[in-house]
Amino acid sequence: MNDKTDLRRQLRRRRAAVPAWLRRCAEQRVAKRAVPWLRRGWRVGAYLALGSELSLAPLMTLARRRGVRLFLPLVPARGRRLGFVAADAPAGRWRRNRYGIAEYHGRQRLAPHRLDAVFVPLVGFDAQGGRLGQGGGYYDTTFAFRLRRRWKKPTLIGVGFECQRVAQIPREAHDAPLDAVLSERAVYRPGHLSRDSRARKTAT
Ligand SMILES: Nc1nc2c(c(=O)[nH]1)N(C=O)[C@@H](CNc1ccc(C(=O)N[C@@H](CCC(=O)O)C(=O)O)cc1)CN2
Ligand SMILES: Nc1ncnc2c1ncn2[C@@H]1O[C@H](COP(=O)(O)OP(=O)(O)OP(=O)(O)O)[C@@H](O)[C@H]1O
Repeated sequence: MNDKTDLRRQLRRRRAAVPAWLRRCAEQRVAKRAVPWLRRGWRVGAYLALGSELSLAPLMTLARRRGVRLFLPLVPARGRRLGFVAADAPAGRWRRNRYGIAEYHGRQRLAPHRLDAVFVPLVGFDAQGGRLGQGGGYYDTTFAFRLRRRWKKPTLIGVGFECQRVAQIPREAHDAPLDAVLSERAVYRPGHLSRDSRARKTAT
């Protein structure tokens, strides 16, 4: 636990130090790398970036263009199970949650197991699908059913900067492993890690 707290602090510091040009570049590259999961008619979970998190704004724009239905998380009043609400349904209201993240309170809610894919924010990751989050346990709790069932949906895709990667995130039994992680440098696919050739292109 203490391991995780120290690591979290260190990785947050690294993430906060990512310069603006690299942020913009990473956001664009991550959007391009997300294309295999941005399929017409798919229900896809995203998030609104908090602080120095990698922004999904370009990814969300691309997703809408491709006919994806986007959903945003809602922090529950009690417990740790996130709700998901359609981001583009009309007549909702924007409110800030207790962490200062804008939330869309719309009518069209969806149970987490009905999503096809979810882009997950992170503080740290490893190439084996290990994830370190903010420490609230929300994503682990919400997608805990994935540990118990054969059913592999939704696909959980971590999103972060390359500087968030470490050799090994300390594993705990409740951690919901990621199916893929996208960074500005590569697509990590635990089991069959594939670095694409574009990874070596210089940043623009
Ligand atoms: N953008 C975003 N949305 C998200 C999450 C997230 O990590 N990022 N969550 C993932 O679970 C849920 C909200 N959970 C959270 C849990 C803890 C903290 C938190 O402790 N924040 C610190 C400051 C973090 C920082 O400076 O980077 C704090 O409030 O002191 C934030 C969100 C759902 N929505
Ligand atoms: N499936 C679960 N059911 C109940 N509690 C859980 C579950 N998963 C995690 N927790 C609790 O949540 C707390 C934080 O867990 P952890 O440090 O793994 O969070 P995290 O993945 O970093 O955070 P987040 O998902 O919010 O970004 C721990 O106290 C843990 O016991």
